[in-house]
Amino acid sequence: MPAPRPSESAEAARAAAQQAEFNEKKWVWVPDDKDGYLAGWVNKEEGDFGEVIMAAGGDFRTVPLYALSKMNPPKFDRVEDIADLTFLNEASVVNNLRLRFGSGAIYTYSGLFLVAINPYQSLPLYSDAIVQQYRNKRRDENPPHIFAVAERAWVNMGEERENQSILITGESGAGKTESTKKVIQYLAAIATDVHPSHSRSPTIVSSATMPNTGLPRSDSFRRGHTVSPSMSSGGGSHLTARGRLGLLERQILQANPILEAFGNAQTQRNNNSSRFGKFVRITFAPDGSIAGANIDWYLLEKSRVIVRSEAERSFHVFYQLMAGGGALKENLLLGGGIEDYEYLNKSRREVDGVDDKEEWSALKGALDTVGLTPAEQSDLFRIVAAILHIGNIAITSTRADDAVMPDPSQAERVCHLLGIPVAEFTRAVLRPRTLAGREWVSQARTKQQALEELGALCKMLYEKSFGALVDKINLALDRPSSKSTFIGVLDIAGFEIFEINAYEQLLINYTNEKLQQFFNHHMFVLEQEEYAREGIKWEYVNFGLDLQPTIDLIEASGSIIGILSCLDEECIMPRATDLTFTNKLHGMWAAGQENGVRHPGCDKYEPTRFDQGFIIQHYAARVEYRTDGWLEKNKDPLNDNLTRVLAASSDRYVASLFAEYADAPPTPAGPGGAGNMFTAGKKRAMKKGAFRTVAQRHKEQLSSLMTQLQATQPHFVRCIVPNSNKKPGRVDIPLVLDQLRCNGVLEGIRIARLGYPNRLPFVEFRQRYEVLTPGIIPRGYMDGREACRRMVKTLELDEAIFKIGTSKIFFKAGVLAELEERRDMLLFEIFSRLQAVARMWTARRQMKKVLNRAVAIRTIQRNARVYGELREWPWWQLYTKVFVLYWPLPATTTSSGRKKPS
Ligand SMILES: Nc1ncnc2c1ncn2[C@@H]1O[C@H](COP(=O)(O)OP(=O)(O)OP(=O)(O)O)[C@@H](O)[C@H]1O
Repeated sequence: MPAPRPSESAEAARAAAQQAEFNEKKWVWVPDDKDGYLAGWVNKEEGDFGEVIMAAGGDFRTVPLYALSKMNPPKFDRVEDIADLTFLNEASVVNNLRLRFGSGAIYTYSGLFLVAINPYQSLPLYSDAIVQQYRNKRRDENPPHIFAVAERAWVNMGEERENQSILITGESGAGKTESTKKVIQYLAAIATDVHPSHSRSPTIVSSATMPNTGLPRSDSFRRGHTVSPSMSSGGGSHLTARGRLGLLERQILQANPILEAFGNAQTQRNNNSSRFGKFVRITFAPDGSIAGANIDWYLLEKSRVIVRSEAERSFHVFYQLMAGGGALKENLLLGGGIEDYEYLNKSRREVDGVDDKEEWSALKGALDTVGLTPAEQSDLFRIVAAILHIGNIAITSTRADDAVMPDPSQAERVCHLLGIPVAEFTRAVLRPRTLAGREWVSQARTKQQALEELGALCKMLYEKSFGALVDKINLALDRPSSKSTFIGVLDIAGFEIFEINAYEQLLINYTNEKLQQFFNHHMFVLEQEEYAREGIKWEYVNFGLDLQPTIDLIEASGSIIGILSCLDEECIMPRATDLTFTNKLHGMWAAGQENGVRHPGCDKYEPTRFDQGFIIQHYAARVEYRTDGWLEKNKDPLNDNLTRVLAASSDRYVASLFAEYADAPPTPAGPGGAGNMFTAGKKRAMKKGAFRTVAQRHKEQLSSLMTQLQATQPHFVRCIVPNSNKKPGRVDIPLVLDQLRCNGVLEGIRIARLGYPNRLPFVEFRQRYEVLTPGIIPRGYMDGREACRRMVKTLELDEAIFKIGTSKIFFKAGVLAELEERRDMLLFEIFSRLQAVARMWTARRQMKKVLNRAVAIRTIQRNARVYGELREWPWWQLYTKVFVLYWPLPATTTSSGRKKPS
């Protein structure tokens, strides 16, 4: 049975009691290694130290005063927007999130951010009814929610005819993909509401062929987890909403299961982890209906195809094909099971509670819905099968250490699937031909080199096929129109700090540094606009530029180069190694000078002491990178003998994947290895699109993303993992704090503190704080601005901590808390006095009553006594008999009453 809800007055009384208790002590948050922060109050202060009594347990701790964080009064508990806290410190932020999460509120605003904590359980937050609750409502009319962010974006798009973006970041398992799906669910639902019978693109598949699997999909993946959000009211609602969705909306939603099958994998942190970043743009026609969609993708973790940790799986599609492929498997020559394939049998094969066969049918259904023809689908699976077969190619060494393929049948299978001649393929792998000077020579590969070549081939095949798949989805969903506007949802991995940070981490952290800078700039612009609107004069740090030195350190190119350009240069240098690259970096930045010019990022760079690597000071933290294998990773090499063979494939699809290599001239044998494109010389490597390094490609993609984002009005969502065990209801505070630091929430708060984060309209300020300045504002009308001016003067506030605008008064962080405290103390005094008077009055009344009663009792007693004495006296008896004939007997007598006649 649910606990009875305390009445509002009881709650108010409790709040008042808490407040009273709070006012009595100087409450603070004390840092604690295990729990992050613990509550306590300062008992006494001595010099720079304070003696704190801990609230839990009552023990004493001596803590430096600077380490203590002021606690917000209890009335700020569970505030919906962290920016409303008057003490904006880490401890208060995390405490507020913890309290809210404890009461089931997983969403909280933090200024411009929406913070979403993964509940790891199904909550009834996403039903149709909730969609309706957020429709056409302002942010402050409902509790914080991802739907409110989507609604805001939708409204802004409609009102201002401006493109919108929703940037969702967080670490693996934090809930980015779920949040992305919720945004798309909301947009699809409201766009359908705008046009209930709307269904564009009737071309592809009729709705009768819709698969039975629900939106947005992966029921069994969620079942495999501790939770299954889509199976709760949220999922159920999708099903009800689905009935009303148009075909295009369904296709957009069904693109997701396809991307998940090819781009997601089971990892130790997440059973359905996206191994790529994506930017999904949903375009809307001027009438509000969905006009199309487009997906851009970033940084696919293609190495997972060949290797991963033992506890993880490769991309889902491999297992789904093996489990559900049926007759298709035969066509693809896939006999046996997962255990027969080298690329699958070395690590985990199943995910708890996930039925790969069911997922296969869901995938097939989604491919049909999106409109991929059977031939196109078969192309995709052929690449998947070819990769599995390549993994099974055995390579051995001769005595001379030359690589050989003892069993050609495996290579034959691969070549059959890829449409290439076996002899050419084998030669390209084992003895590629390269140009040495003017002569063609065949260079034998070692076993290791040949295996690496095959691995690189698989990675490239998978990545290219993934790209082609996304292109096909885009083709099916894209309906470009000059009049349409879009809402883009960016789902990308957040800042990463591992024990060993490699090239991949540098790229993702660089991306996050750029996104954070974008946020900072946006916030700066917004603040600037608000201050300008309010006519406030101020000197403000442009925190939009704060992170530029770190970004320059990584991405600069031109006369002053950054780490990535330096890496590109090293990639084409003969005899360059990871060590020479690292030393070059140290030479350039550790000394602080580069060609006599001080690099803007010098202060952000440090060489590591012991390992081969360097340290970068990111906004989130100092991160140490190890540079092992960076040159290879950046070159992402595949020998041009192989690429040319693939480009000439008789299979149209395979040939199209490698079309850019078709006319690539052969490369000379260089010191870097036979046929490696990056030995071909700087000029050519930079010129041809196909020869771009990973760094170049990523910089280009990122710059295009940033250009798109800059042309939108952004909204920010930060997802948080509450604990490492995927347990519902548990919050590991140090873990959450780390993420708040990394995902920019605390950075956002730091920036907010530089400005005037708390602001109140004049009327509100006067209503709330006039009590502190009695008699200052005369009765009758007074201009709000003038009233505020008088009030702040009387309150003796320093000019530096407030600014008066044209309609609002702005305060630095913490000022309102002090005013609140003063107000509370005053109200406490006033109410204490009022209480005292009221108590005196009731006590006096009570006393008077008691006294009256005492007098009455004495009177009754006296009468009784007199009656007792007279009762038997004959004259009295006569008197009473006669007296009543003339005069009624008095009921009582007074103390001065009759006496017994003598
Ligand atoms: N709002 C939510 N309600 C219920 N469960 C959720 C919610 N958000 C996330 N989850 C659970 O957490 C799991 C991980 O979430 P999700 O896949 O969205 O994380 P992610 O941040 O995208 O991770 P990755 O970067 O690894 O892809 C989901 O499969 C789901 O079980």
